[in-house]
Amino acid sequence: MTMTENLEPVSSNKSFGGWHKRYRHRSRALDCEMEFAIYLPPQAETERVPLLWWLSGLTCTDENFMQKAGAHRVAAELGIAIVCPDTSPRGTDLPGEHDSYDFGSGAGFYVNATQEPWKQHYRMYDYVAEELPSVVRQHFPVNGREAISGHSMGGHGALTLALRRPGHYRSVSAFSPIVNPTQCPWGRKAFREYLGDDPGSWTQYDACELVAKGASSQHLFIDQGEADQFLEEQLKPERLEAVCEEHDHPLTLRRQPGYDHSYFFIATFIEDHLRYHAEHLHKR
Ligand SMILES: N[C@@H](CCC(=O)N[C@@H](CSC=O)C(=O)NCC(=O)O)C(=O)O
Repeated sequence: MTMTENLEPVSSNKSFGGWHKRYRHRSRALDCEMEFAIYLPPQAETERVPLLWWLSGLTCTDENFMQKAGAHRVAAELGIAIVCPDTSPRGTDLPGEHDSYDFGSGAGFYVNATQEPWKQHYRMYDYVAEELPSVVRQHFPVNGREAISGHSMGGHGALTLALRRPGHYRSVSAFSPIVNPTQCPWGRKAFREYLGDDPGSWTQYDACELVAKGASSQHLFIDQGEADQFLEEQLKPERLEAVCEEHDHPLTLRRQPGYDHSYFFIATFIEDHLRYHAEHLHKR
C-alpha cells in the first residue's frame, strides 16, 4: 500500500509565470512538523519537470534562497523546479538547541545524529535524501531527474549527498561550501554533538574525506568569494582542491574576487549554476 503524505498549504505566489509555494507536513524521519518551499516553473502546468534541490546554510529556513537568490526567472526559462528544505528540525525544545547560530535549530548539518538527545529528531540526511523526495514525487509533477546545490553548510550538504549517492544527482554545485567539516570549528562543534567523540564516524559527512576514499567520480562545480569572512577559518576550499588533484577527481573551483559570504554573491552567480544544472537535467 502506498502511503499518501498530507501536505498543508502555507502560501502560494505567482512568480515569473510559475508558482512559489510553501507547505507544512509531518516528517517521520525528523519526528516533527516541517515546512518546505517549491518553485514550479510554468512548464509544470503541462509536463513533468526536472528538479534542483537547494540546501541552505546556518540560520536559514526555506525562505532565504527563495526570497534572496533571484533564481525564479531563470528556473522559469529553463523549466526547472526548485525545492528548498528547512535546515533543521523545528518545534522541538532540546537542551541548548536554540542557544547558538551554528548548532541545533537552523544548523542540522545534513547528518543523521547518533547521540542523545539529538538522535530522535536530527536526521536531516534521511529527510533530504529519502523522505522529502518521496513527498515531492507524490504531490508535484516532477520527472525523476534531480540535481543538488547549496550554500555554506548547505554546500557541504549538497557535496556530501552527491558524493555518497553516485548516479542519483545528475549534477552538483555549491556556493562557499564547508568542504572539510571534520577540520573546521563549525563542523567539529556540530559533529561532536550529533555524532559523538569518535572522529571516525564523522568522515562519512566530509567532502574531502569522501573524495579521498574515491566515493564517486561526480564533477564538483563550486563558486567561492575571495572576500568571504568565513573563508580561512571555516571553508578552506584549498583542501578540496588539493584532495581532488591528488585523487584525480573532477573539480571546477571558481574564486570570485571581492565577493563575500552573503546572498548578494549567490544572486550574482546563481544563473551560471542553474544553466549548468539544466544542461545535465535536460540531457537525453
Ligand atoms: N553570525 C551570522 C552567521 C550566519 C550566516 O552567515 N548564515 C549564512 C550561512 S553561513 C553557513 O552555513 C546565511 O545564509 N545566512 C542567511 C542569509 O539570508 O544571509 C548570523 O547569525 O547572521
